[in-house]
Amino acid sequence: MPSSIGDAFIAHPINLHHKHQDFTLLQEVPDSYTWTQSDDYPSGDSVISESVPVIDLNHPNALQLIGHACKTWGVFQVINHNIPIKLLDNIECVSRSLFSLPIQQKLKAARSPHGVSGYGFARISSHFSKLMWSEGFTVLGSPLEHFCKLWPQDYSKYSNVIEDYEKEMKILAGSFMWLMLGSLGISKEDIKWAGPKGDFKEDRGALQLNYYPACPDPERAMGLAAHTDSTLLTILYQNCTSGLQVLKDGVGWVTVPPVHGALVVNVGDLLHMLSNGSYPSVLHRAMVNRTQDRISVAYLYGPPNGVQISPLPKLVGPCQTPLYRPVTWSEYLSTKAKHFDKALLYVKTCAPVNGVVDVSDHDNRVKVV
Ligand SMILES: C=C1C[C@]23C[C@@]1(O)CC[C@H]2[C@@]12CCC[C@@](C)(C(=O)O1)[C@H]2[C@@H]3C(=O)O
Ligand SMILES: O=C(O)CCC(=O)C(=O)O
Ligand SMILES: [Fe+2]
Repeated sequence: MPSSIGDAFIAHPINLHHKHQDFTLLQEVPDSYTWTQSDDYPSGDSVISESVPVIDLNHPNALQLIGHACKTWGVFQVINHNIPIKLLDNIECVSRSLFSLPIQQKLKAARSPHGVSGYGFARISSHFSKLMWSEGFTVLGSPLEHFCKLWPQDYSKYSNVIEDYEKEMKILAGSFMWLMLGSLGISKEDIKWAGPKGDFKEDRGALQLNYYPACPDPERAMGLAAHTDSTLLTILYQNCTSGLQVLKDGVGWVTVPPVHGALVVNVGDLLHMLSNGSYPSVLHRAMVNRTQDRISVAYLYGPPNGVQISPLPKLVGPCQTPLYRPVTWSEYLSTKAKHFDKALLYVKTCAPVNGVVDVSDHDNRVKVV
């Protein structure tokens, strides 16, 4: 089993037999990029009758508002988060500079099939028959190794922004952990791996820069297909072009409109497990736009290497069994790389009542066929 997230994909490399596109040359959507409703799951039109909560962190009831949003939506937007607007502008600028480089230059920093960092297709691409109308760049730790290849002369001004952004996001993500867990009645003593000061100092984050070029036929293209994040939580900055949609049970796809200076926070699969299923990890996707390109930056936040995530005892009733077995972040990423949207089922303690179960999958993991 992988011991760090850098090793998570060794057993499941992405091997896509597609060339990277220069989107600026495309006047129409090629067949390999044309999605029909059956290519995406679950399909459906978007609705505007409900909206994702926007929470002011300075509100006296911020804790309760966050708890309610996590339970009912698995996502919320925050304002007054203390991240300087200038830093958000800078990370958007770095992303724009990176994606506007010529394709040959970007490919010098290509992600290897079994690696995490670098330029390339979204990791989930291998689970779909159609390609996504987007480009991505993942940073795990320092971006220097890849940035030297992209900008041999002035890589440091770009990597400084990334490092500042990672530093700020790590602190903010630690605060969100306490707010999201605090709203479930969890305190610092309940989470041993939060460290002696309860500041989650050892925790890890990866940064995902996403670019969605303008698209000549947006109804038939998909920016980033529906997925949940394999994280504890994700903090997303989106620029002023809308595109992010979340699936709300019984409602449908709801657009998360860009709010100037706000950040989107969503529950990931690991927090769903930790909360014993109380907080749903929200299914989300990114749509594309005919006239405007779009940039988003996701900070994907998870526990330190080796820490096993399982439902918190306080959240499991006296007559209940925990819904999930313990799993490290890298084990879960590896399970997700193999089973994608079924990954949570594979870490469930009880198999679905009407599912066929085969316990012969590696290391007695439950297999649903
Ligand atoms: C830590 C990670 C989560 C992620 C896979 C990764 O190793 C780094 C990229 C992340 C990302 C960002 C875009 C959507 C996503 C599903 C993908 O393909 O790559 C997520 C992965 C995830 O949350 O599972
Ligand atoms: O671009 C977006 O709005 C969504 C990005 C996303 O879901 C991700 O990077 O995990
Ligand atoms: Fe995501």
